[in-house]
Amino acid sequence: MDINQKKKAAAEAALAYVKPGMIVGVGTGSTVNFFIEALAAARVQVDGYVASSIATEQRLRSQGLNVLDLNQTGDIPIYVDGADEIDIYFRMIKGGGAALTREKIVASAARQFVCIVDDSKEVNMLGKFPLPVEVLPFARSFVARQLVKLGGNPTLRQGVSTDNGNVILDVVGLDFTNPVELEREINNIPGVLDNGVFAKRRADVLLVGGNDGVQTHKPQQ
Ligand SMILES: O=C[C@H](O)[C@H](O)[C@H](O)COP(=O)(O)O
Repeated sequence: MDINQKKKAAAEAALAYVKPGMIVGVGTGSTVNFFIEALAAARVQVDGYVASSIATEQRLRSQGLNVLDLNQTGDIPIYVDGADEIDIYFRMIKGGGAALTREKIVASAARQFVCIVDDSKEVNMLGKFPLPVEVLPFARSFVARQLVKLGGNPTLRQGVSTDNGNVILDVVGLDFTNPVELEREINNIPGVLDNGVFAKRRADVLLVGGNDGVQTHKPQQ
């Protein structure tokens, strides 16, 4: 199985969590794009979808799927999204597609987070994937210096402006021994909107596409 077949298999397995009458949060990225295709084909009679990015909103609309404003919904029963890395506690690094802030908002508004990945995304320890940090352009240089003080080595993602009009710093070299603390510490830097550590809001269910099909996992406590 190639990587896209694995992503597609995981994405299609997430359909089992989508029930009629639900509002469904939809993440961003190549794995989620397979999920959107599956949603369009299945036509489950949901109440609507909340998108975590402009790209996802456009893709849902192009399939004729009903997109709702997050401000017009209460708690969302389910959120389906991919990840750049996920560990055994279902803590993640996200934001490879620069959508991390809205993703974290929709994920946090959701009662259940179903993470869909191919098996290359599973890691013992987070931190190999450069951590995306969304930063107000005004504060870019200041924030970069604070990230260096935390032990990181930030690089500006060239040519990228987020859906919120901000820049992304991709950071390597950080210590992920305590991801909850790292997530909090980076978000305490003035000028940081959010960062791609999802440790406070972890996934609840993990669907992994691999050579033997899709495995469903629950997090280790
Ligand atoms: O900003 C993007 C998101 O966090 C994506 O969910 C993440 O990068 C995984 O994307 P993909 O499914 O394309 O590997």
